[in-house]
Amino acid sequence: MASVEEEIKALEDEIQNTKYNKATSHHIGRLKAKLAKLKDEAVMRAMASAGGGEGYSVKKSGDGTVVLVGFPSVGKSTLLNKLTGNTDSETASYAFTTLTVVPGAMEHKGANIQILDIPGLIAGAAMGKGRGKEVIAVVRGADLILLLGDVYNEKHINVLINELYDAGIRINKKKPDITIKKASNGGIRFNTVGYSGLDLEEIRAILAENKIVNADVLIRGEVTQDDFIDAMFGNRVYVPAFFAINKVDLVDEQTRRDIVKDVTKRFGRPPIMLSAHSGYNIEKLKDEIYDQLGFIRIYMKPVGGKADMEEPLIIREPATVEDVCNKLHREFVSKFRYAKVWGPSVKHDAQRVSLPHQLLDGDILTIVTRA
Ligand SMILES: Nc1nc2c(ncn2[C@@H]2O[C@H](COP(=O)(O)OP(=O)(O)OP(=O)(O)O)[C@@H](O)[C@H]2O)c(=O)[nH]1
Ligand SMILES: [K+]
Ligand SMILES: [Mg+2]
Repeated sequence: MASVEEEIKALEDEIQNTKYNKATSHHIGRLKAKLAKLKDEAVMRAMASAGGGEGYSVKKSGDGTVVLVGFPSVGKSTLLNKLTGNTDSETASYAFTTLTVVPGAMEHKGANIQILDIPGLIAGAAMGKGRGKEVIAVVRGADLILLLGDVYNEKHINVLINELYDAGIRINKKKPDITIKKASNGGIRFNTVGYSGLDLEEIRAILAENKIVNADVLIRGEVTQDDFIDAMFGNRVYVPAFFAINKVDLVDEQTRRDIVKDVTKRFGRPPIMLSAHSGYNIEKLKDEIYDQLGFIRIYMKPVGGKADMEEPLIIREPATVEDVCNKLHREFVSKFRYAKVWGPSVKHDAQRVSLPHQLLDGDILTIVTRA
């Protein structure tokens, strides 16, 4: 019998060699679903296997969490120490110096940002290679991924991205709007809002691979077969990510320019060129982390008092009045009566709003609770 690896390879080859058209689309859908299932099971096995675990359950803290993902020895720990100034993560020239998650805290523009330094990620990590199991678990829980390379391995960044992909982590992608509700009979009922890009045949073939024969499917907007397969598994996470290249102090100006050009061409956006040693572009990196986390500032105004324009509450977009309440105090939601808002998210000043109201950067907010 063929090993799982051989089966995976055979399916990948068949998908590659089948021309995609209307007649083959449901066949390809089925193959892709089968492949995804095999890979998913392999990843699950690797993640469930014994070993590791110690030091990996880091509690999230602060206004947002960013994780440093990169090959061994690109300078993740050196960078953590530089960004936070008060953390001492061990650094050395050999690979796998860092064996656990090392958290640090960075203050920037009033936000308290948690930074997680983790072991290096290598090819095969999704299947548990290296410290893959632990690394993947931490990355899945982060709000933002900083993909860190150095001037010597910039060409291999796609290895990192592929490993994250295999581990169910979708970077820089909005979660597709797909609902699959299993039913006990009635076959597959398929509804769309707008053009979905998939037909009933494809959906049936994909669901059948996962033994789903009765379900209500609703798709809003255009999606791909891969999106649909992701929705079927339901365990994917969607996390924003950006690139930085470290150790630029080691190469000349021309090499730096070539790297920027190459990364931009391959991933559609330029990397931040860094030197964790010299501090070059560290402030720029802090700004980028702040922007990527999508923080907004909310100025709290006590009932009958003046708004605090000095120290805003920092929260990630999109944020509702309820999110702010939860951040302030557990009881604010249960005792909530109404809120008043002045600023960009309302039509007129002192507008009354309720918990689901979505706030915008610069809003002034008063929360009125029951005694
Ligand atoms: N020249 C230069 N060397 C750097 C820079 N940043 C880190 N290094 C060196 O690169 C080596 C690896 O740094 P670490 O911070 O241990 O790298 P890491 O990514 O945490 O490594 P692992 O934990 O083993 O995955 C050390 O010798 C650092 O001194 C930099 O900006 N320039
Ligand atoms: K190292
Ligand atoms: Mg390290």
